[in-house]
Amino acid sequence: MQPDLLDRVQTAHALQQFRHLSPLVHCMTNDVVQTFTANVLLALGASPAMVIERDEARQFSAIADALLINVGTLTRERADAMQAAVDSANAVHKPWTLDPVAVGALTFRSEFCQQLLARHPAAIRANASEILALAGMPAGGRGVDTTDTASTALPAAQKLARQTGAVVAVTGEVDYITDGSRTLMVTGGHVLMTRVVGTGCALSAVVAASCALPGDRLVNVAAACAFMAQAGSLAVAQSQGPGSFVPAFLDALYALGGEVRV
Ligand SMILES: Nc1ncnc2c1ncn2[C@@H]1O[C@H](COP(=O)(O)OP(=O)(O)O)[C@@H](O)[C@H]1O
Ligand SMILES: Cc1ncsc1CCOP(=O)(O)O
Ligand SMILES: [Mg+2]
Repeated sequence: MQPDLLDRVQTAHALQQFRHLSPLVHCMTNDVVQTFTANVLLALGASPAMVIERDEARQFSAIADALLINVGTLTRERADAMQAAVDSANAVHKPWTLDPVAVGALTFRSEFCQQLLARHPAAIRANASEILALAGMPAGGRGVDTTDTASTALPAAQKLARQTGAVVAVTGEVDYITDGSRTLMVTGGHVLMTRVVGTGCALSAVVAASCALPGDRLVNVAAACAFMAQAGSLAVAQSQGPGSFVPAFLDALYALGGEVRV
């Protein structure tokens, strides 16, 4: 079946809810993207907190509205802390999201991500090569980057969604968001977004936050993808390259929806 395009009314409604509820997001993410991730969440009106020590992570994931697990710079110690945080979030029914950075090529993170899949993620957000690898299908990938297209990985995303119960977002030139039976599509963005580190990781944090919103999780996760794509398109028009893209992107996220805010 052809994926449906997420419509503007749904995106605008999700943005309003996002800003109104301002989800508190517990981010356990990689060393490369900490500040950018926090700034993206703040620009959209959410509240990030990076809590990584195991006992604190266990405590905080039960308090926060949503949890992000990103394995970009995984260590054994971090894996233990992440597992404790996931179990604690699950115990109080708080949603958690997986970003399986560079899964497939590297054994430790691949085994860890496979273990996590059994722990009921609310959402999974990744590029095409990562989704293919996570689903156990032949995958490319070059470090943290994809060598596959999102449309190629859509069947893998649908399989993963059915297997885990998560909403799965596979991103790229077009983003596909699926719960295994329904699939939405988000267009927009720009290839320059792949020339700035952390756009995918930050999107996963926004997806995590969107899982704390009421309503249809498939639509809310697709809306998170749409926020990033819309802001990406606007920022590219205002910038000359990767360096000027980052501040323009944060400004565009902040201004999304056309409201004048302070
Ligand atoms: N070729 C492209 N054209 C437009 N947007 C893109 C393109 N590639 C990636 N994006 C956007 O960049 C963001 C990061 O996605 P992606 O590059 O797939 O993740 P990752 O950084 O984890 O590999 C998403 O918002 C996605 O829609
Ligand atoms: C470069 C790098 N190395 C380990 S994690 C990371 C960041 C990846 O960010 P993204 O997946 O958003 O491109
Ligand atoms: Mg990534």
